[in-house]
Amino acid sequence: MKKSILFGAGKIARGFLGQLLYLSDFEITFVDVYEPIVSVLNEKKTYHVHVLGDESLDSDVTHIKAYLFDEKESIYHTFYESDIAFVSVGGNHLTDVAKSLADIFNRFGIQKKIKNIIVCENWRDAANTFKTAMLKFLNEENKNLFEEFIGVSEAVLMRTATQPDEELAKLYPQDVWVQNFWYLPIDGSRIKEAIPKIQCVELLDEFGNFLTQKMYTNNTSNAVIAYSGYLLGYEILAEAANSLEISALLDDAYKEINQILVAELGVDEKQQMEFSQKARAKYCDWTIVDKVIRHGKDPIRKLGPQDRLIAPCRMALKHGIYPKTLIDTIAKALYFDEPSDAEAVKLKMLRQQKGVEYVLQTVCGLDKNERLYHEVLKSVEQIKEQGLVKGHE
Ligand SMILES: NC(=O)C1=CN([C@@H]2O[C@H](COP(=O)(O)OP(=O)(O)OC[C@H]3O[C@@H](n4cnc5c(N)ncnc54)[C@H](O)[C@@H]3O)[C@@H](O)[C@H]2O)C=CC1
Ligand SMILES: O=P(O)(O)OC[C@H]1O[C@](O)(CO)[C@@H](O)[C@@H]1O
Repeated sequence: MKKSILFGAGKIARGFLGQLLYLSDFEITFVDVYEPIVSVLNEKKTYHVHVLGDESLDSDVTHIKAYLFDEKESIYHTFYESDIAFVSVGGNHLTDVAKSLADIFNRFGIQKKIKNIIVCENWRDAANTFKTAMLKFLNEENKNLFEEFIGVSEAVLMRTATQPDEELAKLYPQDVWVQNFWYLPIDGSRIKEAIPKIQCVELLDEFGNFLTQKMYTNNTSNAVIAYSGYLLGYEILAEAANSLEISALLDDAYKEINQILVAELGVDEKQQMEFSQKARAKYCDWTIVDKVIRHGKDPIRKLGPQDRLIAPCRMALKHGIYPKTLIDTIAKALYFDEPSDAEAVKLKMLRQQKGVEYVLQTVCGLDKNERLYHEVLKSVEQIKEQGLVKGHE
């Protein structure tokens, strides 16, 4: 059997990467910082991937084990026994993983053997972010060895792995419920030598801006549904996406997104339109039962300057496009105050204690003198007048 190591044992790591690797005859070692998932995977030695809408495609993933990140020596040996490595921890944790892995390399050394690490995040420039952080934490000798022997590439993730309801999560904490979607494109130009064959993986040499296009199409429109859906009181994402109010918003949002990406990335207009239609179909798909709050969670990351809202709005204004729906979505995201999400609670505290202006400057990285800053403030006033944020202020 071939071997793989996955940094992160979350929904995408288990529910997408893990399933593809299992089906391609790999042993899988997960590395995580969350003790309960590491324990349950080691205890059960298997988990079930439930494919929503077609259980004939489910898998019982076996040949697995898991380590906590402080089991450094075991992780080091597993890394060098593995034919491929993946990272999927959330883009805002990439630097932590890089630091922990660099510590391991600084202690045990980088071997003169080619290895590839595939970064799997909704994070703009994910591979570069991870590689830059690795180089920052490695000692001088290892920096050169890392550059020469370790490839860092990125993938575009278009399968959803849902948040199960509390009862299921308690009964089967190791299992994952996923969208029936089977394609994992990876930037081939960043791979050193070659990677082993994995089902549904395609190495694209002309990867270009694919991750940016995906983020600012799928995740941007996903934010429109999530943040409007939250304030309108929807619980399930497909319910929100198919509602009359949000359907109308999506008509406008996709127009804005398509114009922005054609202007900024130079992508083909027809290809972009079809790409955005697929994104919309996915979020409207009733078989994917997933919570609005999961899609809205982590609003501080999602309101960041490079993420799904601020960056495309800045691009729009630069190209003379007025992205009304996306600007309104920024305003709505500021009021995502879901109590079960620690980041949403933190955002609310910041907003209440320091004000919206402060959040726009520090979380969104907006300058007081730029137009977007003022347009968002106007939109905040409008959504207040519409009564949308009542109970969330
Ligand atoms: N769930 C989904 O439908 C999709 C998720 N994505 C992206 O995939 C990435 C992973 O998302 P999910 O699997 O949903 O998240 P998740 O929250 O289910 O899993 C993340 C895992 O990373 C672990 N982790 C955090 N910091 C770590 C560290 N320093 N070292 C090791 N492990 C660490 C967490 O303990 C957790 O188990 C994110 O970037 C997300 O945006 C992309 C497409 C779809
Ligand atoms: O937490 P994030 O970055 O929104 O990532 C998860 C989302 O990515 C998506 O795949 C968007 O394409 C959603 O289906 C999913 O909820």
